[in-house]
Amino acid sequence: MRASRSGGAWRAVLPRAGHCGFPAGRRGASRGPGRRWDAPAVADELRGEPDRFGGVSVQLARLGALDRLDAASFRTGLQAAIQQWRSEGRIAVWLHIPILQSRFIAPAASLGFCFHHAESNSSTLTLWLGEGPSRLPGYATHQLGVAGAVFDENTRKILVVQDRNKLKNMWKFPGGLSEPGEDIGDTAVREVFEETGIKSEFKSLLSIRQQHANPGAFGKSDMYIICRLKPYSFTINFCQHECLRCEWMDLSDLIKTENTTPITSRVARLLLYGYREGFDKIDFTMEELPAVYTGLFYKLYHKELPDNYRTMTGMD
Ligand SMILES: NC(=O)C1=CN([C@@H]2O[C@H](COP(=O)(O)OP(=O)(O)OC[C@H]3O[C@@H](n4cnc5c(N)ncnc54)[C@H](O)[C@@H]3O)[C@@H](O)[C@H]2O)C=CC1
Ligand SMILES: [Mg+2]
Repeated sequence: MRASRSGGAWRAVLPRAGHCGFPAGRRGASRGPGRRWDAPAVADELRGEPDRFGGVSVQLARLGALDRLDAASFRTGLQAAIQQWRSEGRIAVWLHIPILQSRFIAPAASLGFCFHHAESNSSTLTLWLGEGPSRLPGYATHQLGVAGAVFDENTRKILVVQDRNKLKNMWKFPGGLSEPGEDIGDTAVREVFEETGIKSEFKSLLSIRQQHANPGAFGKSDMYIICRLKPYSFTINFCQHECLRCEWMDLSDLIKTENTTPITSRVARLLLYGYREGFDKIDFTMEELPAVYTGLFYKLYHKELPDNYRTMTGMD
């Protein structure tokens, strides 16, 4: 979730002169070399932009004037800014610090800020100023792994791999971690191709596993989704770095073998059920729909809805 900004800088809605104990217009006059950084001047620079929840967001990357500021002056300025935000009734502060200005993290932490998250070039710290415990939303809680159950209906064979670098060599479906902004089906198709050389197309979503404290998820929970894919190439050319073995296996053999993971065995049985009784019994298919507020599109996954239910207007 991303804190959004309502238009206009905070400066525009503040009574300017005298409010922080400095004259209006000092910002423009004080830019450039030789500026004296007293606490009100730093606080003025830090005032940030309001968000629609009553918080304020400060992007240090936009404040080039702070480039040469030392950590101690930053701390006294931030302290003055916090007083100002409190007097304005702000409920929270979001402080975005570029990695090259990380010297400001410790002074911010000493004033009560905590890490909210960090990405490659920037960290975001928050300070709750409102009543009671913080109501700020946390950052990402899960990582997403996606596997492809590539099933060839003509031969009843399923594509399986054994991972390299695993303590036990068990058969499983090829798959891996989703990339930012990547659709679930695209992850499955990409990972299957990277690991096995097999080209395929997305058909449906079959299962979702949620596991907390997954050892490979950096302390986060793991969401592992298995998709049904249809192959359109069949010659295996597997990745030697990631896989030890790769083969097209009879679905019934995968169901019988003990040398597999419980989730693979369960999904193999689900596939056999779908193959025999109709894949509509097991498939969550995907449809793209427009989002109401943002103008974006999203993917919705669910069991097929009969046409008369799609178009019905009432309960009769
Ligand atoms: N139950 C099952 O059948 C299994 C499910 N999974 C799920 O699959 C997803 C992840 O799939 P993967 O194939 O592991 O991802 P992946 O295909 O994206 O591969 C991750 C790569 O990163 C490498 N790697 C991981 N940690 C590393 C480290 N600390 N240093 C250097 N290299 C490192 C691995 O060797 C591997 O090559 C997760 O959601 C996981 O829960 C993974 C294995 C078995
Ligand atoms: Mg993998």
